[in-house]
Parts: sequence; C-alpha cells; structure tokens
Amino acid sequence: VTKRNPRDYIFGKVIGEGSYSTVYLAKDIHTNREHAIKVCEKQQIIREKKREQVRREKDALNILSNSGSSFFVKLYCTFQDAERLYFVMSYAKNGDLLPYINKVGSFDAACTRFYSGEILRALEHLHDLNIMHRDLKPENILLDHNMHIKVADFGCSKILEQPDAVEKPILNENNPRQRSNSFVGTAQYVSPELLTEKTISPSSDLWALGCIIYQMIAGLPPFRSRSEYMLFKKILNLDYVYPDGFNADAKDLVQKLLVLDPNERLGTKDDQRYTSIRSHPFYNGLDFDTLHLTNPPPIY
Ligand SMILES: NC(=O)Nc1ccc2c(c1)=C(Cc1cc(-c3cccc(C(=O)NCCN4CCCCC4)c3)c[nH]1)C(=O)N=2
Repeated sequence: VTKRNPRDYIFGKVIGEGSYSTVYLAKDIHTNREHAIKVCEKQQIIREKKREQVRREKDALNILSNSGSSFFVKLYCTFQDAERLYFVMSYAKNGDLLPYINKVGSFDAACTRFYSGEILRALEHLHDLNIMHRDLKPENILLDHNMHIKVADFGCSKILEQPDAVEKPILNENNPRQRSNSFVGTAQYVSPELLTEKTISPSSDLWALGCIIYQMIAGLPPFRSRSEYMLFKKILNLDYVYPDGFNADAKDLVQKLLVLDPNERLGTKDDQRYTSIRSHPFYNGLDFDTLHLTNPPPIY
C-alpha cells in the first residue's frame, strides 16, 4: 500500500481543537470515506514539550486499532510533511457526549445505564491491554452514526509496562501550589492519586467513570470551582453533594467509585472484567456483552 499524503484527502470543517492539534473532517478521494484527521504542528509539539504525549497516543491507538473492539476511534494511517503530523482516524458523525448531556439536562436511568455500560466495556478492554486513558470525560466519548460510543483522545494515555508504574505526582506535600509538568487530564475529572500519590493505576479511569455517571444524571460534574486550586481541594476532601431526586442505585454506585483510596474503589480488585461493577444493582438487567449490538435508548 502506498503511503498516504495530504493530497489524498479533501479537508473540510474543523471538528476538534487541542493545544497542539486541530481535528478536521476529511474525505479520502480514493474511497470517498469520511475520516477525522488530527493535524499536529511539529513546532508547537516541540514548544509545548508534547513529543512524549504524541508518541504515547500513536502507540495506544495502534494497539487499540488492531484489538478488535468497536468502542474506540480507529487509527487508519499516519503520515507527515515538513511542518505537520497527520493521524487519520474514524469519524464519529454525532460528535461527543457533552452536548447531549447539556441538551437534555439529565439522562434518564436507561440512557445512563446504557452509555456508562458501554464506557465500562471500553475500560475493561483498555485495562486488559494495560493501557490507561487518564483523560476520560464526556468530550472524549464520541458517538458514531448509530449512537454507539467511540472513546477518543489518547494524548494523556499511559501503557503500563509494570502494573504499579510510578510517575511524578502533580501536587507535592510541601508545596501544594506547585504542580509538576506531569499533569495529565482535565482538572474536573482528575483522580486524587494523580494529584498527590506516586503510583498510577487503571483505577484513575474508574474515578473518572464515577464523575461521568454523576454528570449524566446531575447535568454537571461532581467537583466544580472557578479556581483550579479550590477544585483540587474539593477533590481531595471529597467535597461534593447529590442533588435531590438523584437515582438511589446510581448514587450508591458513584459513592463506591468516588473513593479517595484507588485500591478501595469498586472494581479495583476484579481481574479481566469489572464484575463487581457489572453486578451493582444499578445495572440490574443490563446485558453488557451485547450492548454494542443493541439499539441505544433515545436521549431525550
Ligand atoms: N483529540 C482527538 O483525538 N480528537 C478526536 C479524534 C478522533 C475523532 C474526533 C476527535 C472526532 C470529533 C467529532 C466532532 C464532530 C462534530 C463536530 C461539530 C458538530 C457535530 C454535530 O453537530 N453533530 C450532530 C450531533 N448534535 C450534537 C448536539 C445535540 C444535537 C446533535 C459533530 C463529529 N466528530 C471524530 O469524529 N473522530
């Protein structure tokens, strides 16, 4: 197969933007297929010291693209020119989950069950491959033409060579205001151990899942503040409340995921599949193994 180049595609509208990348809707002139092409400026990557993140993203996407799961954007090919890197990926026609949560204000139990169930299946697959996402949030949960999920953006991901991989903490004990440049993820969904501890684990993605389930029902994430420092304090003090009428089973599940100690979160003692999450009463009656084959419930 000849290596692709930018002239093999008709570039359309911008469908995503990052600090060092822009995602375009593009059409392959040979297959007429629509793709999302993430274009990274080489100078920007160097300026923002993101070479490691770009390499991790490509490695994670390559592993996932050959792993047979439909719950992730696929990386079809990469190429470069003098100034830019190009990642040709799946186009998820219905964009990300956030506008849907904002549009309806709150998902009903069937929608919350279905979409958090698909995210759990994606995490089982990801963690089974020893990959952590580390920036899971509604904006990175895309929806394809059938309204099934495709997890995107592996720029903060980590492939765990050894299960208890060690990284620099973001906040260190003696100077809580100081943050190392190892900060990964988006502040509202970042787990407490990424703020203070040294060990990182897949359990950080389970914390983010707890935040997303809360947000699907409450309409907003559990930890919010205009100041990032106050936001971190709220996370470390587990300072959040449930609105009146919050589904009782979902509340019990979220309370078992938003646990400060990563080793005490529901699911962290499971292997292969998150059976203790699958068997939580909130998921009674949900068949996790056929989710990707069923019609998603309408979001209204
Ligand atoms: N950082 C990254 O790697 N980002 C990526 C990677 C791959 C990728 C990616 C981002 C994609 C983002 C994307 C964005 C969009 C999109 C952008 C703008 C508008 C819309 C849109 O209006 N969709 C219709 C759905 N609306 C949503 C709100 C409620 C009414 C209906 C979709 C579609 N897909 C994509 O399809 N594939």
